[in-house]
Amino acid sequence: MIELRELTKRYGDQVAVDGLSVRVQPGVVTGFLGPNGSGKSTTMRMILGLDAPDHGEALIGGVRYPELNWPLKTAGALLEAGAFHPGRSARAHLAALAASNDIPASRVERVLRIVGLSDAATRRAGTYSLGMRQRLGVAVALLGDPGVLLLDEPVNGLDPEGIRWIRDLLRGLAAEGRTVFVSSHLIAEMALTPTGWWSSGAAGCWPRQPSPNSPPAKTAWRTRSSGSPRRPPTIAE
Ligand SMILES: Nc1ncnc2c1ncn2[C@@H]1O[C@H](COP(=O)(O)OP(=O)(O)OP(=O)(O)O)[C@@H](O)[C@H]1O
Repeated sequence: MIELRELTKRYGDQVAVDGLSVRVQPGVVTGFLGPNGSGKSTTMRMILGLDAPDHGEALIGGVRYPELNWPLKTAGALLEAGAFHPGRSARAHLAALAASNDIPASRVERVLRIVGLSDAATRRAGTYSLGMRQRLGVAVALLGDPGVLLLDEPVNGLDPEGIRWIRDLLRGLAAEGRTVFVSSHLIAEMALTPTGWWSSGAAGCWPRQPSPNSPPAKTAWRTRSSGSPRRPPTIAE
């Protein structure tokens, strides 16, 4: 489970994330919806210890990410496609990560198969299309077989078949009991991918039992100071 408590981030005078509190439960795909610039990536980065909150905290299984013993085995993340050495093949990139994170080498071939890159595994990542780089990013996230997955805009760059693939993959990972937290600025995508829905409350947000017939409800979470012209992100599960 991911737990955010009063998570707040300011850049100068600008409040990017404002008192965000939520529990992201395992077993369902939880969508994090909001327009560009509403604080989704900042929230993800704070969960992963890449940005320090000005107030509040983000916990993964009760522990802050920087304090995890083997982070890749606990929480896998896709933040930005293309963050790979362009001269290195997908297989070499994954093998290096596996070796430095106490992950069995057998996981490399396994995740290459899962993301559909086995046939392109020896090609340099710099020659990959955006969709292929996105798949390699997903492979990195899955490498440690983590119980928690965070994916920032995972459908970016994917073609229609790729989008169907990632929807099925995320649902499958959640069905295995993992916590799957996915951001998007696309309302339609969030309506199709998440496996359940959230009920809302002023002081907290708790998932009801997922119902396949229920429409996704969106619960507003403040991630900006009042007066901002932009809408805050919403959470749909
Ligand atoms: N390092 C930074 N320095 C200054 N401002 C920042 C920084 N990172 C983010 N911001 C600002 O914080 C706000 C939230 O940005 P963020 O990238 O988290 O939004 P987002 O919802 O992920 O947007 P997008 O959908 O475009 O990725 C934006 O106004 C952005 O300009």
